[in-house]
Amino acid sequence: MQIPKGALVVSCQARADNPLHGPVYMSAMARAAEAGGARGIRANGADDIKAIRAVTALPIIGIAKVWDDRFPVYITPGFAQATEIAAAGADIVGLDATARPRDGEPVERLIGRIRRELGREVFADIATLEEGRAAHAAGATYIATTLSGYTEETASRKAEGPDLELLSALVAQVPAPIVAEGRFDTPDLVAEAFRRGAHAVVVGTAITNPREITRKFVQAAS
Ligand SMILES: CC(=O)N[C@H](C=O)[C@@H](O)[C@H](O)[C@H](O)COP(=O)(O)O
Repeated sequence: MQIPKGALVVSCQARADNPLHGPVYMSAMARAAEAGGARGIRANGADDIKAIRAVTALPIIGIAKVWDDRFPVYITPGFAQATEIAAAGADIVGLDATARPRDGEPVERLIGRIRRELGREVFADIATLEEGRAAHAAGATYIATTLSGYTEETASRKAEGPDLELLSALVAQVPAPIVAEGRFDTPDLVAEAFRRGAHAVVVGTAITNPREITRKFVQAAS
């Protein structure tokens, strides 16, 4: 199943230290997002994906975050994680497609295997134009700005809001559906992403993380 053009996709993720961690909360979050008009869901881990698959027919971008002190890549680092999330019901496999060091096979090979062996489309989280080009050439269907600001090379971007320049550069130079993701935290920024040619926009924290939303308001209150 494809992510429709013009879709708002809602990322429903909560780590173990978040009071909303777990499939019960994340599937409720996905239902709320769908009721509000989301046309896709991004979710982390087989348990959450299974629970979300049970309550919605929307396309699910599944990821599996696994941290390993030896390597910076943690979003679906290998084929084993991709297999788990595909089996849990993800239509599309999201993964880190940055050029950073990783355990196991190179990302180009991983993308090919996910397409051939799992029959799933790939959603490539990247941080630079070059990485976007490489992921497209390797067979990823969707190219997303997710990791701009979160790699050493792009760290300075983090404080500057979403990477609209990267979005525009990808739209101009990579012939693929380009997805805006990462710090698109207001409706105006979502509209701007579509004006710049985004195929879809993924919003996480600003919709599904009440702890961070509360912190923002509290800061304003002090
Ligand atoms: C860097 C990283 O690990 N990003 C993650 C990817 O799955 C999520 O933590 C983000 O919430 C998601 O990308 C949506 O972005 P935002 O929450 O800024 O709307």
